[in-house]
Amino acid sequence: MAALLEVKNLGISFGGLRAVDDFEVSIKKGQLYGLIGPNGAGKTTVFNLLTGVYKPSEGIITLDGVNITGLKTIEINKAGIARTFQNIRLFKELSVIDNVKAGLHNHYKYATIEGILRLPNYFKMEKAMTEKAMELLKVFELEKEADYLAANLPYGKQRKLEIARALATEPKLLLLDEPAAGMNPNETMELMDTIRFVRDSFDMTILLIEHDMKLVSGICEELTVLNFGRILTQGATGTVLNDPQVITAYLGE
Ligand SMILES: Nc1ncnc2c1ncn2[C@@H]1O[C@H](COP(=O)(O)OP(=O)(O)OP(=O)(O)O)[C@@H](O)[C@H]1O
Repeated sequence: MAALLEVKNLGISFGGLRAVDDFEVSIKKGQLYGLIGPNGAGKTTVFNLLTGVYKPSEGIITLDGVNITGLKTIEINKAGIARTFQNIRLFKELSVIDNVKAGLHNHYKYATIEGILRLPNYFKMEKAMTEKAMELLKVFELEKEADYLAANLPYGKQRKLEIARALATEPKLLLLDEPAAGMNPNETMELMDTIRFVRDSFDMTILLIEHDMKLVSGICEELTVLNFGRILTQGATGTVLNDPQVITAYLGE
């Protein structure tokens, strides 16, 4: 089966620094894939390249057979990649449900003039979006908090809401940047269940960056290890985590 995400020879420099060099990965549909490596190895830069925040100096990114290299972030999102951030980036002053509805705007369209004049199509779309957003909130057990301000949710729930908003854009590939950052062990365990659940019930393909090795070994099927911007090794999780090179790279932090 062709890979959902196929990356070849991806690279970028910042001034003299080669932040990512000759990066490649092949991720199959439905896979739970991990990108790991010591601090500053280039993991977030890979996400920024995949999502069009940075334009690659070289390389090709193919999503579901479509070359998305060099497209803008919004175009890449429409092509099917959504992400969450290392430091949660919600619309904190909006309600929980409005955060999810913001994600839905990719697929529900009414003309601005219909919105201004409150024409029937506007109400129809708004109703459909509210229903869809509530469905997603139920999946993440956030429906009771639909009208809360996002800023007032506890940390673990903010993470869930960020994932719900990303899923609202109906991606083919979901990128999670350190989803367990700042979580206590119980929240991390719950997050692992949530990620597995998202993969299974949305038939989602997930690429995640994570430092928490319990999470990585618990849910990732394959891994790529980055070190100083280059691939140190990649393959099945068990094999990679027992690779002496990987252990040395982490101990050398
Ligand atoms: N916009 C930028 N301008 C200059 N240097 C950058 C930029 N973005 C990242 N870098 C550098 O690229 C390197 C890789 O950074 P990156 O944030 O991708 O690492 P990381 O593996 O995600 O690290 P961490 O685990 O600490 O989040 C670092 O040396 C960083 O300082």
